[in-house]
Amino acid sequence: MATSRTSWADVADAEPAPPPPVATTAPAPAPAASNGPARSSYVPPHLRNRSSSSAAAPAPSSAAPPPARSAAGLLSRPGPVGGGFGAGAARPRGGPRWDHEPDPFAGSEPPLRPADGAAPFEDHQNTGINFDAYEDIPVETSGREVPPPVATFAEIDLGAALNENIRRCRYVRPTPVQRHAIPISLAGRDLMACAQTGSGKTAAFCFPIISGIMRGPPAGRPQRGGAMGMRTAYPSALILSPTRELSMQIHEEARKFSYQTGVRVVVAYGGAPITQQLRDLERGVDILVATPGRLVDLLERARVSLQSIRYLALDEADRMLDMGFEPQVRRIVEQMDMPPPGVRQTMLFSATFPKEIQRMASDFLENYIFLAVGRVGSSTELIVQRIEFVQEADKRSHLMDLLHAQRDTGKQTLTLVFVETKRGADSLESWLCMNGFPATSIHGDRNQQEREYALRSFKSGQTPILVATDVAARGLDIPHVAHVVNFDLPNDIDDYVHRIGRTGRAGKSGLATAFFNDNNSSMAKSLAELMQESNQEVPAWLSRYAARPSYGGGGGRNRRSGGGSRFGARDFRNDSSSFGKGGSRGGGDYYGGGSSGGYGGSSSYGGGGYGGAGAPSAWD
Ligand SMILES: Nc1ncnc2c1ncn2[C@@H]1O[C@H](COP(=O)(O)OP(=O)(O)OP(=O)(O)O)[C@@H](O)[C@H]1O
Repeated sequence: MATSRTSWADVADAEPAPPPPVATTAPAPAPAASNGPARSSYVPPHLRNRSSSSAAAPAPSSAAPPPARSAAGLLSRPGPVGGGFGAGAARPRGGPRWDHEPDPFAGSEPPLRPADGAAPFEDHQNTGINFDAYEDIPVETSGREVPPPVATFAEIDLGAALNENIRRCRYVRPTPVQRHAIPISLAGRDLMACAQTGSGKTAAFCFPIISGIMRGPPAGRPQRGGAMGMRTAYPSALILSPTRELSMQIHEEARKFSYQTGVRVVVAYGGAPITQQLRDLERGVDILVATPGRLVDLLERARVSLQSIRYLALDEADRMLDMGFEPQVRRIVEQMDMPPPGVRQTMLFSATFPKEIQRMASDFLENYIFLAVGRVGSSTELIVQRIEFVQEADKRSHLMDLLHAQRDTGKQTLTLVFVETKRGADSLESWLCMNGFPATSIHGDRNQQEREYALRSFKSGQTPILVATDVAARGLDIPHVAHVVNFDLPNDIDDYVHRIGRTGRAGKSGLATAFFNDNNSSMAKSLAELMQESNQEVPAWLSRYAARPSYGGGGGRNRRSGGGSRFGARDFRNDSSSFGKGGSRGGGDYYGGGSSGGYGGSSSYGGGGYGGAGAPSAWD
């Protein structure tokens, strides 16, 4: 094992642990007026960290000084920023609101509870990946006047409070996508960014948003409140994500990053009672993290207005613009009261960006920069991929063999098993439990409480096997997932990329095993190409499958893999021929190609018309 090699996460781990955050040592007292929703308590970010008579508030320790907001000229700002309510609602009050802010760093990582008899968990994933190898990662940017990347966080002026939180997160230096994306976003440019799973995209869009809200000019403040006297929240930033669990995760991350900055983050997602979310919104919101369905509900009830939005981020942007979500997302972005492209700043992030989705996404952007870190849609080399030929009838016993082998190592690790259907998930979960392997499951037929419980139980190691449908394929950052098993392969290579990306995150290594048989033959070519791209050993039998002309992919739900050199894909604006081949939308010289910029206005795409079956019904 090459112990001298490090990853960005390893570097972070090597740093001395930061002193405990303030609220851990000095728990904040409950706010004096805490009975009932604190309607009058919304304080805009620029006023929240004013020093005031801090008698009631514990003084921040020297390890966590109050943010130097005045240095950024924030105290001189004339009015409220972004979030809050319409006229007639609470007037801003001075005072250090963050004194009452629960510490998002406290106890956020549940301790892993090894199953009875198992050896304590070992972070075997952390095998030392060469951080310097990332220096060589291919990076492509296109667009006009691309701001240069940075090498360190110190080079970027994110503000003292945010820098302190970066330190608390133990991020020592920016990951490659952060190095490029943060300066681009701080320069106010729209961005379409594609970078590998687990490479730190969340921070890449959160940091500029938080920093911008902290120091930006006040957003226009609406003059009227919501309908029928209801209070309407006016967030400055909207982060949309496709699943409830991912929205919750982004919310948790964003709360850490914005701790004691005065920037307030609220989450809204389906399946959970709306009343609590309404109460949270009533307290004021600068950054709203939401799933599309619940957001539409809130917009229809006039409890949220998008007219003050200055930043729009779509995480898993290709999924958000895929057939399942596109109509809802278009409604939110184009048909409500959100400022248009050019007025708001828009950031789209994913690990995969099929060209037809890039084309649709360009409707949401103005003069944007395209950033690809690694090859578009490729998988990280940190994940060892194995493809095994297993007949349907043998899958369970084969899985059992893998799990026994894993158990024999005596190491406690987490295994994520992807299956095709919700019923399949339930049935495999029961079978595993009956055979002595504590397992739980997550899928769209489980209620939200069950889903959250399953995730907690998995993360804690109580049930170290999670059987999941694609609802868990994207974005979830679960520490210690050492093995992803594609018990049923997906029909779309991009879904495979996201699924296996639940392991091998933040510079750590991971293992992904897939069971392949004749039913998956349409995936053969794209799988072989992907493995080659990621420097994996491609089994000879898979290459033979891939070589058969009829197994070249491109049909049905595997549409994304059609059309030639997908893994070398780039900014679609630079590829005039990309829509003449593959994909069922075919034809059409929509974009004239050539250099970046200059693409023509709105798409004529009507939505929902391609790709056939497979709408992500289990999604939120
Ligand atoms: N600069 C950094 N240094 C160390 N760790 C980091 C840094 N930035 C992010 N991380 C960690 O890397 C992990 C992966 O980050 P994140 O979840 O944002 O990845 P992602 O690119 O969004 O992945 P996915 O494509 O699966 O959604 C997280 O645990 C995060 O805390």
